[in-house]
Amino acid sequence: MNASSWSAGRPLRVALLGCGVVGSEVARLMTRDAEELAQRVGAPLELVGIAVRRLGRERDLDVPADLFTTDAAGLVSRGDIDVVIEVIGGIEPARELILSALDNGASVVTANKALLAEDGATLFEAAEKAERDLYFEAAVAGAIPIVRPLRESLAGDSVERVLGIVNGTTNFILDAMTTNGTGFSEALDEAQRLGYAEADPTADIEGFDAAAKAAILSGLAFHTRMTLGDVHREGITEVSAADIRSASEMGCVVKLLAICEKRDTPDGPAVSARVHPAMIPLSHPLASVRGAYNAVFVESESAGQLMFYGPGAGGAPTASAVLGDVVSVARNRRNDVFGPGESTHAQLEVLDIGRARTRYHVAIDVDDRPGVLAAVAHAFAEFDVSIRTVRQEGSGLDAQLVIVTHEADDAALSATVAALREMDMVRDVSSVMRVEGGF
Ligand SMILES: NC(=O)C1=CN([C@@H]2O[C@H](COP(=O)(O)OP(=O)(O)OC[C@H]3O[C@@H](n4cnc5c(N)ncnc54)[C@H](O)[C@@H]3O)[C@@H](O)[C@H]2O)C=CC1
Ligand SMILES: N[C@@H](CC=O)C(=O)O
Ligand code: NA
Repeated sequence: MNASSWSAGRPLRVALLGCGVVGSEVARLMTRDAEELAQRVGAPLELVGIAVRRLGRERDLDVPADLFTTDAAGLVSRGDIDVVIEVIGGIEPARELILSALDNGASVVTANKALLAEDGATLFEAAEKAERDLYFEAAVAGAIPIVRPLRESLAGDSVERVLGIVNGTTNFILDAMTTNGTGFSEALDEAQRLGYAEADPTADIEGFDAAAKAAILSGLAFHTRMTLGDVHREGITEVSAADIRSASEMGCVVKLLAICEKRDTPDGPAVSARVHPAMIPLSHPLASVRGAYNAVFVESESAGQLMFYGPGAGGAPTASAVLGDVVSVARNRRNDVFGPGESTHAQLEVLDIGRARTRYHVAIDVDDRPGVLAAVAHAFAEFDVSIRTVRQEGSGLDAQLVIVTHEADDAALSATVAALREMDMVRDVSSVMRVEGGF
């Protein structure tokens, strides 16, 4: 190592909050790669404290035992910390700790999408007031560089659409169900064991995690503040083996998608964000995203189509994104500058799900007798939903009509399904799933 290249820089003091799946990898890599990171920053990064919930737990880390503390609030308010890394997760105490860190002059790196989607505005305002950085590459799609490209590389372009698989746990589960016929709970257990799932995996399987990421992506892409509440959310708990089979019969696969779009409306441009399971054709690049991998498509006016692909979850991949941010904010501290803040100048109207337009796959359990198909088709026509294909599965008491529509408004499709459920000859509308990706 050529020590002279950084010896002029004073060490930058780093505090780590949380030492779980991600935090322990961050601590391990910071320790192992200390000299290399010092070269890249131009000054050594000195890990001065690690806040944990419990002391005395066996940790396979080569760091001095006296770095560990249960006093996270005391650590961030010391006043001599340059960079705070928050990988505790959740809303509190993470929010208070980040605000205190900024207030005490530290820049912050966080992987906490739940907090950013709930109350990013407060954090960004605090960072701006403190003239410090708030970086969060790990918060969306793990290791994949997507926050920086949207925040910086595409800052001169106009993003029209962001479509992606942004949750590793649910992709892992759906992939296992599709390829090996693995049961839902078994696949979830494995995703938890591998460190992909959130502390409470409900956040993954009910789509909250992906919706938080969709809110962050929409904010970055459309320069409009979006929160979790602005994103329509459906998880994967209702996806059945029958849905997966039905998708396969159509040459499709089921994925949990995040779709953030800019739309022209009579009142001007508006945006919408939604997260839900969808069938996509096997020929679509997202269909081949396996396991806990993520992929994000970005469509922008001048650049055209861009695709970002890589590991979306797990300790080491997420630590890669965290450390990339640590190096960036540490360089900024050394040069006494700070990077981009929140960009919300466009403040576009946020459309609700009723105004989203896509295609639908609807499975209807019906009586197997003459006139049923005509009556069902009539219900679709009544709400201006055009049918693209229809097939009958089974017969007698097992008869099912499987209908795929052309593009329709979500509100019109919902009204159709409500009407179908009222019909005598319809025993159940057993599945409604959107079909995306140019089918
Ligand atoms: N695991 C993954 O693949 C990814 C995780 N993330 C995010 O990274 C963050 C951390 O995730 P994981 O490491 O997976 O979670 P984790 O549950 O493994 O680790 C969190 C750690 O924080 C500790 N903790 C909780 N409250 C604390 C407090 N008051 N003071 C000190 N420590 C406290 C817990 O004991 C735990 O060890 C979350 O925001 C998560 O959403 C982001 C991308 C990927
Ligand atoms: N639980 C998340 C972790 C990364 O954000 C996921 O499964 O993607
Ligand atoms: Na990322």
